[in-house]
Amino acid sequence: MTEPIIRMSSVSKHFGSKTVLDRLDWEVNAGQVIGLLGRNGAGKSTLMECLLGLRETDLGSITIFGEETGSLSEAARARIGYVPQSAELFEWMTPVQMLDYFKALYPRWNEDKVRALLQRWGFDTLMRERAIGKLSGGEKQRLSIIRALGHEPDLLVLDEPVSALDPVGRREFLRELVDGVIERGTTVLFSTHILSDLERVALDVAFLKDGRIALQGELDTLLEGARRTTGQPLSLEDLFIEVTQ
Ligand SMILES: Nc1ncnc2c1ncn2[C@@H]1O[C@H](COP(=O)(O)OP(=O)(O)OP(=O)(O)O)[C@@H](O)[C@H]1O
Repeated sequence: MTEPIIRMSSVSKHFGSKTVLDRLDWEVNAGQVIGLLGRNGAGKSTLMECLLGLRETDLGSITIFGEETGSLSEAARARIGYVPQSAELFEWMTPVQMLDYFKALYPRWNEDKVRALLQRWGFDTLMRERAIGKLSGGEKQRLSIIRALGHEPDLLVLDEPVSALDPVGRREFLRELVDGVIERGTTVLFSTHILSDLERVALDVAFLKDGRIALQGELDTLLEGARRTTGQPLSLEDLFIEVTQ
């Protein structure tokens, strides 16, 4: 069997007396595209930050590409793309300057793809030369996604990547995810509260509840299983309420 891309074993994380991750075990295999779901405050961002070594865990072990997350090699880091919930971009730079900066950091940078995405996602000449601090929330989020896609990561971690995007932007992002990313065999983990988007891409979903992965599986299979149990067709929203309440 091939090694999972992500392996989390008995991972715990507390903030003061609050337990956010509670001996969580999780494996994600190469090429899986997983929507991470959970109520507000369930710990999705915390899980992603711990996974990427941006936050220390209290207990447990985490590996990405078989390497301990706390001591990832440069080569492994270069294979990971991350879009945080609030884009921490270089506000004083222009989009072009920021992308040039990241281009220099990564051995694998697809300039053609970056240019095509800038074009497609509305970054005209004026916007490319405006300070990032002056872009709207949705424009910053688009730029953050372009930056993460630019170096063609093998693992893409996206924390609510579409929360600031309008419906057209969300659809374009999903199209890019399906056409450009999933086809390359990229492993994708993304959190979202917009269930209709997940239903459109029809991939795996994982529910985080009480600090653990309470349920995971292929979306259609989970819905079919729920239908058989209840005798009623269920939507993802119904399943979400059932699993996370
Ligand atoms: N730095 C911190 N200090 C103290 N508590 C924190 C900190 N960061 C997060 N928390 C708490 O940990 C819990 C999990 O937060 P987290 O942001 O991971 O949840 P989430 O599932 O991403 O939520 P949402 O869907 O609202 O974005 C919350 O109760 C939050 O208040």
